[in-house]
Amino acid sequence: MADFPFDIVGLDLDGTLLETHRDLGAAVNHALVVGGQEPVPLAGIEGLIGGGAKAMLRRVTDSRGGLPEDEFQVLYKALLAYYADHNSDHTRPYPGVEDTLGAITARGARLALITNKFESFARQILDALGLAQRFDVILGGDTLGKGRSKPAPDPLLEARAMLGGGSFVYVGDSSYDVAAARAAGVPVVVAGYGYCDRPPTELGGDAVIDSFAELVPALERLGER
Ligand SMILES: O=C(O)COP(=O)(O)O
Ligand SMILES: [Mg+2]
Repeated sequence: MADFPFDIVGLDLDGTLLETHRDLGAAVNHALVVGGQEPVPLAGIEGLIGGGAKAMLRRVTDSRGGLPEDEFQVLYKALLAYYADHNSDHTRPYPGVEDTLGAITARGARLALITNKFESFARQILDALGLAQRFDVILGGDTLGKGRSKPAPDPLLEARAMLGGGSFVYVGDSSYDVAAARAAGVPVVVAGYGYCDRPPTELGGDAVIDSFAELVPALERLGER
């Protein structure tokens, strides 16, 4: 077995491993309709993803003048209730995900899934897609508690510690991911095909991939630095 340059590969979920915007968009729009508001066009959904469902909804309501907190909470609860039942309707892995995850673990590295989604939703979706078993650790935005989700470095550092330490690289698609990796002091690969909130080359990662299938060669190049 050839040497792999990293002991642990940390992976973001939405926009990195999975195309989730249709189900997230449906959940946000369900909540907006419950609140008597206009839905967001599907094309506008992608740029809202990355900070978790609450941040997503907040960005929409704030852009429309904001809502009193109690009203916001009603919408947020409606979003969560809808998403609990519809988080895997149209959610799919990007091309190359299953083979690439298999190739990484075959070479002896371990996989940590680190998302800003609730851990329960991440597990539910990964189970539905038959991917949950691939990961040695799954951490959601709520796993470590308030203030300890990306862009904080905590989930990356915690995942590395849970796996006994070692060289760690992170892969994600948004500024939350790059900031978390920088704060954790680990290299980061940008999934340029994902829900990047800035042009991928401007996110400040160490490399950009245009397809998940490019990940292994990108990690090999990073490892040579
Ligand atoms: O649900 C979100 O907005 C973010 O999820 P991610 O951290 O997996 O990209
Ligand atoms: Mg993401």
